[in-house]
Amino acid sequence: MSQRYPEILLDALHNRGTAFTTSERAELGLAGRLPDAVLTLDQQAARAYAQMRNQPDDLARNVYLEQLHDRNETLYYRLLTDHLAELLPVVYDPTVGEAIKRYSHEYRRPRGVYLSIDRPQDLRPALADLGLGPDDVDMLVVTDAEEILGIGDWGVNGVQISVGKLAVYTAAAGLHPGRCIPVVLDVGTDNETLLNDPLYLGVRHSRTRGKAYDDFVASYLATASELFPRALLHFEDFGPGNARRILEQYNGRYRIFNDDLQGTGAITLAAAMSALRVTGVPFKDQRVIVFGAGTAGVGIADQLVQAMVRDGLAQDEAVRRVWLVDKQGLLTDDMRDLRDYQRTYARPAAEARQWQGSGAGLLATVHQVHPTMLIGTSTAAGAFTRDVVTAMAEHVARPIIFPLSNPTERIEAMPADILAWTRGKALTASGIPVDPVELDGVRHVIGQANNALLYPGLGLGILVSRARRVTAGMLLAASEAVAAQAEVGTPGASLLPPVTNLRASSATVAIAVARAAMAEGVADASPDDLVQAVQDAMWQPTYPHLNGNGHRSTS
Ligand SMILES: NC(=O)C1=CN([C@@H]2O[C@H](COP(=O)(O)OP(=O)(O)OC[C@H]3O[C@@H](n4cnc5c(N)ncnc54)[C@H](O)[C@@H]3O)[C@@H](O)[C@H]2O)C=CC1
Ligand SMILES: CC(=O)C(=O)O
Ligand SMILES: [Mg+2]
Repeated sequence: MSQRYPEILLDALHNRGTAFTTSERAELGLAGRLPDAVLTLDQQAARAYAQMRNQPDDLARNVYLEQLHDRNETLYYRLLTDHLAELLPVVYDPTVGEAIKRYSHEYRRPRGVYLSIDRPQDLRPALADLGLGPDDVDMLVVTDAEEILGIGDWGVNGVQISVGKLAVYTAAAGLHPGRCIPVVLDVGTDNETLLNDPLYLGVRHSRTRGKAYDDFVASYLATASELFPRALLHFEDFGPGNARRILEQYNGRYRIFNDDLQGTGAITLAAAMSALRVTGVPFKDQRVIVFGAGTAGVGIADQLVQAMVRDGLAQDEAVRRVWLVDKQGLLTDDMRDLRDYQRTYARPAAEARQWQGSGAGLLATVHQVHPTMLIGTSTAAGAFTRDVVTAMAEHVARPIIFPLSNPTERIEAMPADILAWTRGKALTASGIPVDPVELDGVRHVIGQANNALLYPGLGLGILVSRARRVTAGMLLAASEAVAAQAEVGTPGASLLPPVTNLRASSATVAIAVARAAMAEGVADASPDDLVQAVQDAMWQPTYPHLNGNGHRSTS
């Protein structure tokens, strides 16, 4: 123990600061190291909340909360769980985008594991020397930061997306913070601003690609799953070329989950299920335009196609009900620059030629297709213009419009505008949190179609069932469980459950996911009382009794 500053006060997982009791202080050698008063967790939380509120803006609040995170995790999570709807946008989307841009400048201390492509020999010791055994880890969130939210390549700064995603796992689904590891694969960056910034903290060269990159990812997967065989390997914000390729290559071998592809697909399917309960039009009769055919967009298209197939369509009939529009316009089969995963959905070139030539834009496609659903995963702010939205509303009574791009500066249209342009007819949900919209006497509550409303419960379900794989059936169970919690009976009702209720919602999702894992034979645990098992697995931000050595008697 350092005599100048006792170790326990530096150990955020165990530190209680002014809440250490007089006898604990004596036992731990803290006499004289803390002011005299002994506060309760409630009192500490009230003080920290007031300090947080006094910060001038959300970025400063984020920095304040991260410092608290580094000082006292119990108090940090107490604040987050008590004020989930208020603080999720501060520690996560959209403010986390700003925090990532500023990371190298606001840096205070390390959090997580930084794996440098220039030192592949360090990968194993970096994970092995954490002092965690094979049964001690439930979750690793890893990013290579090539496509952070919709703000692009942020190199090592992207570690904060792994930190933010894990904060949501703990706050929203009770994953134990000591059993979760944020990781960044620092493979370089193509962001010139970072490369020219003297304070940039990452590997200072362009992004490594090809075999060296692939070997690094393979080494990460093999090492992480060997050292922590129970952990879910969550992938976040990889670039479109790598995200799907890695998932497809390793899905059968490791317990791996791509949040942008699978999580976003599943939460959007949940929002769509709720919307169809309002319109009464089944999936097999939908016509879907996905604007922005990258990781998230095609992940969503895949989920919607599967829903149409479950509704009775053949696979190719379902695929023909989806139109992908990207930078080139409508994706058609004569285009040479399509990615593999886009090619499945490419329309016959002849179809678009009849309209206005290859690469018809979004508006032209809307005019021709008369879509029932329009999904935005493009990062193109404002792309759902009044013309686009009103053109869609001309042909369908209740257009379903989901502008899902994050953060706020990237959203395709604000829900308030979509509702105003369609005179309240649109059924909408957005990736960012937005306030309810009052229109013609109806209060429209906007559901947050962000994977954060689904992946925490999915992760908890995987943990409780010890599922070896993440299957399509488990993702579907998660979507259905989320959708079932939205009460869409009244005009203007949200298509998704509220963030205020996210902890309960995550528990419900976890039960559904665990049941699906058991039914599919991929679960290594089958608790008799699943409801209780899920409750027991959820960590609570409290100070448990300490044993004589200053350690928690329960964890
Ligand atoms: N709401 C949610 O839960 C989620 C939202 N997203 C958001 O979706 C957006 C895309 O994310 P990813 O799919 O991971 O990125 P990505 O880079 O894989 O895909 C983006 C796609 O949009 C296309 N695009 C870019 N500019 C365009 C334009 N002006 N017009 C048409 N297409 C354009 C790109 O060519 C690319 O195909 C981001 O803003 C991200 O925050 C992503 C995951 C989850
Ligand atoms: C929400 C999320 O995962 C994204 O925007 O990338
Ligand atoms: Mg993401």
